[in-house]
Amino acid sequence: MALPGLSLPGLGLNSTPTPVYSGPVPPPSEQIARREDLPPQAEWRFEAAFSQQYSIRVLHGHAELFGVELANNQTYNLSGCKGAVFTWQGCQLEVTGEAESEYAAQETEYAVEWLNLHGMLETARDDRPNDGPRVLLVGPDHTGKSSLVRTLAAWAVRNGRTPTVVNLDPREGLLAPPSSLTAVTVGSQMDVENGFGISPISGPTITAVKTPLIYHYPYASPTDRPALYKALLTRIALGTINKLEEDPSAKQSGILIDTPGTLNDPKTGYDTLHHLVSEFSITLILTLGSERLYNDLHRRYAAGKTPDEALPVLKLAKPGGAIERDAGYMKQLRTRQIRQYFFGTARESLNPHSHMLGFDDMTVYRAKPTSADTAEKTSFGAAEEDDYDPSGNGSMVSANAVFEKVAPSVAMMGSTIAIKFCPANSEEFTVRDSAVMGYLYVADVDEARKKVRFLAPHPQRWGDRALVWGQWPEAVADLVT
Ligand SMILES: Nc1ncnc2c1ncn2[C@@H]1O[C@H](COP(=O)(O)OP(=O)(O)OP(=O)(O)O)[C@@H](O)[C@H]1O
Repeated sequence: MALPGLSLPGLGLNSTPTPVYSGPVPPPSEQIARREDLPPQAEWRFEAAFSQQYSIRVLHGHAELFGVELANNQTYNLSGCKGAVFTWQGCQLEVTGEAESEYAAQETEYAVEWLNLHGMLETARDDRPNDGPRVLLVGPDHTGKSSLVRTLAAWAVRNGRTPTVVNLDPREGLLAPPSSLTAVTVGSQMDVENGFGISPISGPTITAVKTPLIYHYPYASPTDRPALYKALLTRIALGTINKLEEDPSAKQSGILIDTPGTLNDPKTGYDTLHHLVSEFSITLILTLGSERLYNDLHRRYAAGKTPDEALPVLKLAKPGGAIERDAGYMKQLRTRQIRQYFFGTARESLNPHSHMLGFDDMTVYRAKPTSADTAEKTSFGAAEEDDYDPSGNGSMVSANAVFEKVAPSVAMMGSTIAIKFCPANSEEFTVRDSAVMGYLYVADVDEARKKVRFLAPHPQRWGDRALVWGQWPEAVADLVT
């Protein structure tokens, strides 16, 4: 099967399939299945741990999880998930397993607000078929931005649309490991258990998903390397908008952009936010959970402007169920995402391949750490800003280079490595700006024999490409057992 994002020329001959490891299996629950009756417009909120089995089945009525309708009598495994099964007309659920927290909630006004928003976007799609809505979601962490994007995308797909979802939060990957900035046109309904899917080769359905456009931002926060982040925003905006030009239905369906909470900070985030609005030619801004952000953006983009000039800014409340995810949970989530990118899930396993390469057969660029660079930390982007070159023509030689060529070493073990769509010995700005072909996992480094064993989702070799070893996400030690 062709591998979107990794369909590379040049066959690797010493590639061997690696045994599938699908992660720790939650112990079977001794708890008896119980029934929960939900009245109309109520939701079953739950926080299920990674180590516990937790499943939900709809026995009667209709229910959905982040906009995706749950099939009746099908058991959905929701271990390691925090969310809410919502019902418009009422339903009966069968819940099995233990959750850290679970309850029926009836304060769900947010759902009506979201549905109205969906109706508004549908009207905009019908009114301007050649220019679908380009929606930017901003707000502090844990205010429901990703949930809203997922829900709006799912509802749009239910209406036969093909929205393009853009994830600009490097802490959470979309069809790729964390550190990815992804744009993907969603052509089929999402998966209840895995949302948009787990990797480009696995879709929510058997039908292949459309090829995502992936860029690599190898740091946790946009404020770590604002200039690099902005350069990548320019690339992903250009790439997405160009792609939509070739696909009228996707263009009409529009773009939904999820952003990290750090952009909500006036000192360190607004500059990037304005850059984002301009690069994507945003037509609607949605703020979640922050009055201040709403007022700041409304003042800048809407207040006192003529209807033609104004960019509408809407304020949405944070859903009552949206909760903070602590550092430990987020780390487990990242580990699971990385594992699933290579090995798939219990339902849909992937068969990664092992590639042994000599040190001389690869060119590795290391993203430099930022912590020592106090100037950059204290003034947003000041130290780097001069290097920002959206044209990408390389006319500026970087004094504050983000990447440096390094020799492979044991320090790489357990890291994910981005394969860039550029030749191994490219200029730094080319390495920076190139999209990602796919990711590798460093399974082993033998410094004595000068060999690295990579795990890749595909048997083909990637040829003469630059490999980027990021500062983010952290290494995962036990992916291969
Ligand atoms: N109505 C709800 N009921 C229960 N849980 C919810 C609800 N809405 C969202 N959540 C959960 O709350 C958590 C935070 O929500 P979400 O990820 O959508 O916020 P976010 O603003 O995108 O956060 P971040 O910026 O940190 O990515 C998630 O685990 C999500 O599944």
